[in-house]
Amino acid sequence: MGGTFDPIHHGHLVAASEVAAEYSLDEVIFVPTGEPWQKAGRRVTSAEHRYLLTVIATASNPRFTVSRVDIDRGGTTYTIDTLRDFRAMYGDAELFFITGADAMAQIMSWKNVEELWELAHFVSVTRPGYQSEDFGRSENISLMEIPAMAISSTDLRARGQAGDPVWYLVPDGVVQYIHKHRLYQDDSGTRPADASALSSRRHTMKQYHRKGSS
Ligand SMILES: Nc1ncnc2c1ncn2[C@@H]1O[C@H](COP(=O)(O)OP(=O)(O)OP(=O)(O)O)[C@@H](O)[C@H]1O
Ligand SMILES: O=C(O)c1ccc[n+]([C@@H]2O[C@H](COP(=O)([O-])O)[C@@H](O)[C@H]2O)c1
Repeated sequence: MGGTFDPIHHGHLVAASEVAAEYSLDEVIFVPTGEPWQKAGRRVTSAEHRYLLTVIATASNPRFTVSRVDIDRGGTTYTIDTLRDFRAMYGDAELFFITGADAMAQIMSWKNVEELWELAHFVSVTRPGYQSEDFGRSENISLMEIPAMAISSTDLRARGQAGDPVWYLVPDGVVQYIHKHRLYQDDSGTRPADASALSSRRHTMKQYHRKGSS
């Protein structure tokens, strides 16, 4: 499962766990991106922090591991390179690539998309607010319904900036690591999606305070 994981949250973990159970996977490898080109225009937390957050979040599950391939390769991250590396490492093992419906909606814009289908089977899990599609490629893409987790890294970063809690949206160790390293407190370099998530949080809180005081 590839992701920017900035930060990793329970939506990612539930997706991985559900797909692992459905397909009887031996292992789920979380692969934090190096430089995610479709997230250009916003500041991304350092790869080392995102890698360690992912290690902490997955440590208690014996079937979950974390790979540094996309970080250590350097440069822009493309899934075609990730899958070629895994194909070389794992020989003829059956490879599955787990994505949420939002990432799958973009897949036709990914580098060398036609070659991707030869390297792995894609499993697209449902995500609240996004339509699931297989682009008529049901032999290459399976759609899977999972419990709805309306959690996003964008909202978690906005919570950090607003000083709101992230408890129970991410594993406890992730909360502690975020606090220890003071991540997501500063809004310089914020991308438009974060700014709108933050302003919508502030708006909701104002409404709530007004109701509470009446
Ligand atoms: N709540 C969720 N339910 C299902 N899939 C998810 C969920 N959150 C993320 N994913 C999937 O996990 C993968 C990695 O996602 P990513 O690290 O970009 O998290 P994100 O929450 O979408 O981040 P951001 O809000 O910064 O865009 C993607 O394939 C994405 O679709
Ligand atoms: O290969 C590409 O061109 C490509 C473009 C955008 C995203 N991806 C991959 O999709 C996964 C989820 O990405 P993101 O940006 O939603 O965290 C991650 O593994 C990315 O490397 C891949």
